[in-house]
Amino acid sequence: MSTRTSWADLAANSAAENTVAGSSANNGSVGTTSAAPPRSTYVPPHLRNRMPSSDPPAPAYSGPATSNDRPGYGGSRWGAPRNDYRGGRSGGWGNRSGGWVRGREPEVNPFADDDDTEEAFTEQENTGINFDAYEDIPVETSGENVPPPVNTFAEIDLGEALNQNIRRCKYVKPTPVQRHAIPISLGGRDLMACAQTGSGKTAAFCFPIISGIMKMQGQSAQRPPRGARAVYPLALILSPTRELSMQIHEEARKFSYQTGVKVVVAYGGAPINQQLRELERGVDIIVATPGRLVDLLERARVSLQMVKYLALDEADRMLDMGFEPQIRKIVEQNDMPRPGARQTMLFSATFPREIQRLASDFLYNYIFLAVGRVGSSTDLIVQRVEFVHESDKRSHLMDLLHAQRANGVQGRQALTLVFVETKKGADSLEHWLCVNGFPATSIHGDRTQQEREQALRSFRSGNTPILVATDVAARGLDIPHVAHVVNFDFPNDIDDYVHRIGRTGRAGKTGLATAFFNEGNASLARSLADLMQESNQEVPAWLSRYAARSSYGGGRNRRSGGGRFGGRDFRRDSSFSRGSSDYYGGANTSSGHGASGGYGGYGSGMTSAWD
Ligand SMILES: Nc1ncnc2c1ncn2[C@@H]1O[C@H](COP(=O)(O)OP(=O)(O)OP(=O)(O)O)[C@@H](O)[C@H]1O
Repeated sequence: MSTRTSWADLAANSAAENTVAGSSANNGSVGTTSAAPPRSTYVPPHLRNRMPSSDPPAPAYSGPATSNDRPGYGGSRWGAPRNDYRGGRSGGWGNRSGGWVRGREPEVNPFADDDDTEEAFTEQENTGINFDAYEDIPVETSGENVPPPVNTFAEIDLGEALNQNIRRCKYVKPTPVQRHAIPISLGGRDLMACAQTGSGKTAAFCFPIISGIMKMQGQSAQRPPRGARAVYPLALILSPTRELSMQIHEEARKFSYQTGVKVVVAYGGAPINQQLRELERGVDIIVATPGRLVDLLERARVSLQMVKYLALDEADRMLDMGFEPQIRKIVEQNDMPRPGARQTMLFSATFPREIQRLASDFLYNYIFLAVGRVGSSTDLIVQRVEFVHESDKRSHLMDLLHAQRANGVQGRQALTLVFVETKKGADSLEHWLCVNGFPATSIHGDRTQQEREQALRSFRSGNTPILVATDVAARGLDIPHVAHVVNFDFPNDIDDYVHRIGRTGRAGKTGLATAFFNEGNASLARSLADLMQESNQEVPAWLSRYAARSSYGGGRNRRSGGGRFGGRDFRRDSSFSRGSSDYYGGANTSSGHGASGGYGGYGSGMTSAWD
């Protein structure tokens, strides 16, 4: 048995695959310059198989550490070296780390692999980001004293190190959700934000957290108990799947590069000891799946006592029946500061009303932000629905894939993501595709974590351009070159459909989504037809006929309400009768860019730029 963990494996294989992907794109470039460190050197898991940063060291490294001149991860927000508050445990790390002197660890450059990955795809797609596509999206905010949006990153005081990383990410200007959400969070307000898939929500919650922690650096603050075994993160980001947590961690590492803010990830299916070791090396932001975090809390290895920021990504999923008890345990039954004493941010592309109601338990005097209609899909995705009987689905899929090949899309590594309902169904479709000459892999809950990660890597790199997936891959995953999402089995909830198709058409790029629909899905006909109409898609006549016959199903009716742009913040429902202004202080609506009109008076009344 290999003792290699999923993280080490990830690093090792991504290097190998970049090479393959690079050559398969015929650009002749080798995808990595990484080399394994000598065996005798202890290297934390996420640093393995990588060389220390080739960037010039941050100024903070160049001088002696003081509370205001923080080295990489060695300084501390408490104005003293971290060793101070980690008591007896910390002494061992200097020895343990071999050549990596504590407090002077070279920080791995998380941007190092970016260009290699892109090179594999440059011939196929290099359209750049077209955020103009989002400019006229209606934006609605409600709540008291809503801070005004910004138009540029330069207008926001995020700190130079973070600004530098934003430039490294090639983010030229903020997306609409970022323009609104970042000032709200920097203003210290709780936030429930709903914005379309692929519109940059991750950065919208990461930037204020990182910036806030940077500002805390060097400030004196409450110290954790001396000799405590637990670690005391300042921020907690929860997400529903392991792969999404890994992805958020990767993103957050980029955003926090050379800021002195350390991000650690903890998720199930991977060895906990390795994650514990990583946590012990210092953590400011912990990104976690709920199950693994509960485990860490029960072992008293993580304390949430110092948490200043709590972010729930895919918040509606985190608060639905499956996850809610765990989330309540983490947030309400541990030592996390209460709403008001911490800052809470909830983000998703969908937010059913009853989940909004539930979520309000976690929030204090919050602002509700909706970019686009709650639960709508982006116009960037061309949606097609085809009536296909169960027995014809495979041959129909084959036709689609052949057509793609004939158009040259497949040959140029465009990626196709095929969603099915069951794990068995995923295995069998994967097998059938492979047998029929279409390289496919699969991701679902019955596969080991290593297999799941391997499947994603292989898909991402273009080595296996078809991924058959259950809903485990439906939310949040940002795989840049997915050109086509096929709903082979239609989901049971229209919100799941929104998230699934949202794996394409991201960051201003266009995408295609094809759904197979038959009598078995009739209860969702109306929801689907409405959704398609809202996103300016052509609704086939047969679907309209189904829709006319059916009532709302699968969640659509939970979301819609009021006029076209109204009734999205559940606090505005007439049925919500707390009748007090501390719940709802007013609403603003504006277009994505022409926001000034709506924000002249902070949070008073309601204006509309469209009606
Ligand atoms: N300001 C920006 N400029 C350019 N690209 C951006 C910007 N903000 C985010 N992106 C890119 O857009 C893509 C989508 O972002 P992200 O994954 O955060 O979307 P999301 O809204 O969280 O989607 P989902 O609802 O599917 O989780 C990412 O590749 C990200 O790097």
